Amino acid sequence: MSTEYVLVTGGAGYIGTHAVVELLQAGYNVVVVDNLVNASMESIGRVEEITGKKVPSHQVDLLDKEAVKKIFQQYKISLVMHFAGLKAVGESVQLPLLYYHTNVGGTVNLLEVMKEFSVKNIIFSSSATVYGAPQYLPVDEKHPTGSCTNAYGKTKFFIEEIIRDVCAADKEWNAVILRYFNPVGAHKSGKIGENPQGVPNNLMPFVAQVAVGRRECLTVFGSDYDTPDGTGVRDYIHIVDLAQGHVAAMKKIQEKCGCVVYNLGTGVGYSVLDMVKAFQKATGKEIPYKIAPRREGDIATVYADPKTAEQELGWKTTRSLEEMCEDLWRWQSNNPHGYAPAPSSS
Ligand SMILES: NC(=O)c1ccc[n+]([C@@H]2O[C@H](COP(=O)([O-])OP(=O)(O)OC[C@H]3O[C@@H](n4cnc5c(N)ncnc54)[C@H](O)[C@@H]3O)[C@@H](O)[C@H]2O)c1
Ligand SMILES: CC(=O)N[C@H]1[C@@H](OP(=O)(O)OP(=O)(O)OC[C@H]2O[C@@H](n3ccc(=O)[nH]c3=O)[C@H](O)[C@@H]2O)O[C@H](CO)[C@H](O)[C@@H]1O
Repeated sequence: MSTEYVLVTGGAGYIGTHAVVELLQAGYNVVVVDNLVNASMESIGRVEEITGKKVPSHQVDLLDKEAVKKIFQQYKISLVMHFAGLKAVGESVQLPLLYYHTNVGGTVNLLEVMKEFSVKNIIFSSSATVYGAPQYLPVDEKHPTGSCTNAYGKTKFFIEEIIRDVCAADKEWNAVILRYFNPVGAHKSGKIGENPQGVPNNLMPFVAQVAVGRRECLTVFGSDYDTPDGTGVRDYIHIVDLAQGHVAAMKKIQEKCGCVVYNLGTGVGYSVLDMVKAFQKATGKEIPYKIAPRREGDIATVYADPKTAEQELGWKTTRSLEEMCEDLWRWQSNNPHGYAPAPSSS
């Protein structure tokens, strides 16, 4: 019988690379497609260094349906792990059509090709952003969804609905929708990690760039929230724990689970200042910060109820806040400019 592959879309990106490492180490064969809009194939080279395995990778845009079909013709694919998409919240407010076209359009293309090739198993990267402002805490999977205020969040909600409809129409489909909380940190090797283009939008990549000297000072968005220290509280999850959640989801899908949804989080919330202190302690680096007004669209507090994933996937997080900070710092200090060489000073 010919070799079966897991197709990983967006596999050259932050979460994708970490998931590919865990999949390879769990014995799966992987093929990566990525259009490299927010990544470079250098990251796949690093994955190969870590695992000692070759990863067939193709520069393919999900919007190019013929190119996607060619991948399904070339490889015997049993399941798709779908990470590819755009994820910048602010940009999505400015350019909603780009986000709907890429995220929703790209996913519809992918699902159509999957259907054509009778590949009916998908694991999808959703986000806690689908819950909007929480009505209760911790947030479980039954919490209402869809009230998100930005186009990025809505694409996640719409894609979830599309996948649900596809599964309802044909019972042979299985889908695991994973709602990520706030992934941070990097692989222990320090070879792969988050590599934001331009000014980081998210907290911890910004903190790491201050520590490495690329930025002067962190701006803390709001100190007047109804939280213990007034700054926003989130559920930060180590990227390797998150990646391992995907291996657990693979096992679930092999049980022919239909369409199921899981939160991937720790269940614990930390404030912005907790994170700054933890990073300083873990790395010995001073992080200068200034308090600024709230960022538009932000909420005070959100953290997961991760019980369902524990009960049904047999998965839970094991890595501490300290490890998140140490591993992030190892990646950032070994690779101050991410995968890119240092810019020349001329
Ligand atoms: N990082 C987070 O905090 C977070 C939280 C919740 C959900 N997610 C979701 O997880 C997934 C992965 O996120 P990430 O942090 O690794 O982001 P990332 O940008 O590092 O990875 C996404 C990858 O998709 C590729 N891509 C984008 N559009 C594509 C297209 N049309 N065709 C093919 N490839 C395309 C990019 O080049 C990139 O490598 C995304 O769907 C994201 O929305 C991320
Ligand atoms: C509004 C927004 O962007 N939401 C996205 C952002 O959520 P989050 O806002 O949860 O993540 P984040 O890392 O952007 O911010 C975490 C916390 O740090 C604060 N903060 C952040 C950056 C900074 O320079 N200074 C600062 O104080 C921020 O106000 C919040 O309280 O990322 C998530 C994934 O990780 C999801 O993709 C969310 O959709």
